[in-house]
Amino acid sequence: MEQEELIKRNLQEIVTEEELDELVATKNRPTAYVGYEPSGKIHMGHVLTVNKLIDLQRSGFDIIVLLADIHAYLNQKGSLEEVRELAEQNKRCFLALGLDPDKTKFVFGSDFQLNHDYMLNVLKLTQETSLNRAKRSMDEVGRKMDDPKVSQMVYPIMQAVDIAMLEVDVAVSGIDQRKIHMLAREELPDVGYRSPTCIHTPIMLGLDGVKMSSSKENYISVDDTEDDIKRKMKKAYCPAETVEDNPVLEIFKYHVFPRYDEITLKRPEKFGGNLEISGYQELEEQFASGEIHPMDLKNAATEYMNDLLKPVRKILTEA
Ligand SMILES: Nc1ncnc2c1ncn2[C@@H]1O[C@H](COP(=O)(O)OP(=O)(O)OP(=O)(O)O)[C@@H](O)[C@H]1O
Ligand SMILES: N[C@@H](Cc1ccc(O)cc1)C(=O)O
Repeated sequence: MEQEELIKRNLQEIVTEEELDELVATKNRPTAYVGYEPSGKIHMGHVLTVNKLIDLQRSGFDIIVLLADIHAYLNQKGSLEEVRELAEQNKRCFLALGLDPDKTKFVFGSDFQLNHDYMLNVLKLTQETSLNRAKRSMDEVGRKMDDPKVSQMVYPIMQAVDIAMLEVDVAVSGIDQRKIHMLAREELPDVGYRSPTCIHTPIMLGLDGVKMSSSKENYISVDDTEDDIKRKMKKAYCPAETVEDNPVLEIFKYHVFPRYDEITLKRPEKFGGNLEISGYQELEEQFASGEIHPMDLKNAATEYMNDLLKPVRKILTEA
């Protein structure tokens, strides 16, 4: 696959595409980053951004993964000790998913966010940012936002300062981080830093048809067993002939086809026999026309998810 196609596949938005094209054309090894609040479960929604980091790594980018322990703490996700322990486990998952350990820099937020220059930049940005804007930027990110804490207003400002202090060219995330990124793009130049280019992945649906989330029990986690996946997939929302908001089709789009050029959808002879499918578009068309039954789609999703997660589980149990 061509470099440009690899960089731009499976994205919801690039802000801006011209900036990205120029960066790739002019800079030898640009830097891209994703920050993650440490989480009890790394699920296939999180993996969308990991997949994008792998695409960028293969296209010559240097990659930073920020284990955002202080951010999780500020967002009411647990004590600093609890989130740090989760961050260590998450790092192992990210590596097991295929990031190159020699070319990926893992950084803990608490390693640099408490130093003098960093804090001064945070304070400078608090001067530039209205309370209203800080609050709005947290709409899709903050916990318990009906009663937000001051810490959750500092949160987006620190996320912007991360981009400056880590000297990131491209900030990658799910589209839910958009408002924080727009704040960073507009306000960093006011305190003497560059505007980052931003790459946003879509938000993946959970198996019930709404956003996949660790707090909703609607996810496939990277350490789920074969039986877990089989059980969860059986119950998945997958209406016949319906393409829109179909989480099982999304599994093929975002996780299976980026890794397999062609798949075999197994079916008993009496239901038409096996189907060879080369590419997501073909799968979608055949499902929409009724040629593929939801049960057969789910069985294939179970098989390919297991195949895909087998090496990840192996690494996680060996470590
Ligand atoms: N379903 C999803 N699809 C794509 N990206 C996601 C999804 N869920 C989370 N992300 C991305 O992963 C990062 C961490 O998000 P976040 O901590 O909100 O995960 P979460 O599973 O929704 O957690 P929780 O629901 O427990 O708060 C963000 O960059 C976000 O864009
Ligand atoms: N806001 C991100 C976490 C994050 C924190 C700091 C950053 O610099 C980047 C991302 C989330 O919702 O999980």
